[in-house]
Amino acid sequence: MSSLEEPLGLGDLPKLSINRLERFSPSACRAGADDQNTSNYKHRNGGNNQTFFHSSAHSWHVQGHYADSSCNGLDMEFRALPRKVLLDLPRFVNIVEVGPRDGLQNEKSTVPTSVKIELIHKLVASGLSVVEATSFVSPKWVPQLADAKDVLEGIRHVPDVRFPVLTPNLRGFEAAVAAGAKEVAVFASASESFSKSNINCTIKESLARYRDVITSAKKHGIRIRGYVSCVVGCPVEGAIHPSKVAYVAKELYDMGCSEISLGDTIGVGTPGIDFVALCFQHVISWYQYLSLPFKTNFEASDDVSLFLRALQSQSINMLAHCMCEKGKHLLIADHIICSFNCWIFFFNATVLATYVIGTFTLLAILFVSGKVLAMLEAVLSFVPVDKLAVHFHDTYGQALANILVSLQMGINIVDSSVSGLGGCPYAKGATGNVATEDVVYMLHGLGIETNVDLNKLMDVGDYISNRLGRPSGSKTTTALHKLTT
Ligand SMILES: CC(C)(COP(=O)([O-])OP(=O)([O-])OC[C@H]1O[C@@H](n2cnc3c(N)ncnc32)[C@H](O)[C@@H]1OP(=O)([O-])[O-])[C@@H](O)C(=O)NCCC(=O)NCCSC(=O)C[C@@](C)(O)CC(=O)[O-]
Repeated sequence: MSSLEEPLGLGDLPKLSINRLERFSPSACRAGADDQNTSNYKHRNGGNNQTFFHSSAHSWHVQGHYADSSCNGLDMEFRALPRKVLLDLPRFVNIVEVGPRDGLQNEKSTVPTSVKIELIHKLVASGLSVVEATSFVSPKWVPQLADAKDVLEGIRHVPDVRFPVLTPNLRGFEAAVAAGAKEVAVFASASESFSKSNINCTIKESLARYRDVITSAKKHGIRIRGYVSCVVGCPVEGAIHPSKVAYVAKELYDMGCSEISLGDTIGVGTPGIDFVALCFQHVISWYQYLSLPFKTNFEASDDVSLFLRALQSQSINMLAHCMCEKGKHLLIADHIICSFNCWIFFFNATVLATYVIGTFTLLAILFVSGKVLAMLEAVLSFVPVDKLAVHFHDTYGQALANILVSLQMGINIVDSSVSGLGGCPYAKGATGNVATEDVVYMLHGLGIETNVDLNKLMDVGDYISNRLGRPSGSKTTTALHKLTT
């Protein structure tokens, strides 16, 4: 691994994970345990993979952990692995469950108030301590949440749980306070177009409205969460520049929001790559390439294969990090170049020029396209990391990867929705939030605590999915149900 990759720890993730997981896979460890006649692994596993998966452990990492004591000599290395590969992750992540609000707001048929209340009670019973309950918005705009007051009434006596509610203006705020809300959330956007379609005003106007709400909330001693929507992309405007997100986040934070949640409303974000680090990687490979003929003890096969490997690993990194349509032809060009005979490649100035120009074009595309890391870096210049939350929709299946890089950046508040329910009615094409079950599975797998009981949470997912008449949107639930039925 090049030292230039280390700050982000992204370059080596796939390689290391695959090698180590093979080495520490349950079967490998089980075989080791059997060889030594130790019953540790089997004992904890109960000799039953299904029980093991479903009730005792939630991921490969946890399985490896169970196998610690039976895999001689490897345990130390394995225990150090997550830190080594995944850098400093938080020990605890606070999950903000948004299912009852974000999850249900887009449902076409009316969900009975009693079901919403039951859903919230069940979510709390699974260990979630922050559940976004509803919205005090115009019922003309979001008819599904017209029963906001009744929902709050139904959860009024639940102790020690935060129930933020969305308020788009002073009117909504006053209604929420009258209904007993102790925490509210205001929601601005980094995209002008989305602001207009979602709350019918410009970003500037929305910030002025929220200033009034926040001033009033402070007087009442009410905690305020601030959302910024479209933090990487907008359904109308496309990629959103990180500086726009940073501006809105800063405004909300300076006004007095205690927490800023960054919403990838349409789920287009990818973790992104560090532009500078990638440039350095390329400069180094060009240097290696150009220095080949000047070496005195030139070992053709070794150096050529080293050079090809360097190029290939860059291509794989690029493929993994930028599968955007625009970049595809450049990636393909990269691969063709890699597979060329190195000597022909070396003397072919045209090919070299293509590679150089192609690389720069690709980097330019990457630089301007919306990426989560760049956006987080911009926001972190203005808002402290412990005041930030991330809110990913999973339209392109990128949410967990985005959450992981957010954790690596030091964020430890994650929004998610049970069963992957959700989507904003004013963000066309956007699917649900990342499923809370999948987030919990990943976090527990990384050894991060959440205080959430995954089994109970999956039952809640089943409850609401049954009521809505469709299967759960959680991959974890789907997989574990297949194992147990
Ligand atoms: C902001 C408005 C109200 C402006 O809507 P408007 O039409 O511009 O405002 P208006 O002042 O002309 O009001 C229209 C009607 O709504 C009433 N009204 C006005 N305010 C309220 C209120 N608070 N509660 C109840 N009623 C209200 C008002 O009294 C009037 O009633 P009428 O006189 O016609 O009978 C409207 O656009 C609205 O309610 N928008 C909410 C849209 C929404 O909830 N979107 C989804 C949430 S955002 C989201 O999901 C993204 C997020 C947070 O999850 C993060 C992410 O994923 O990115």
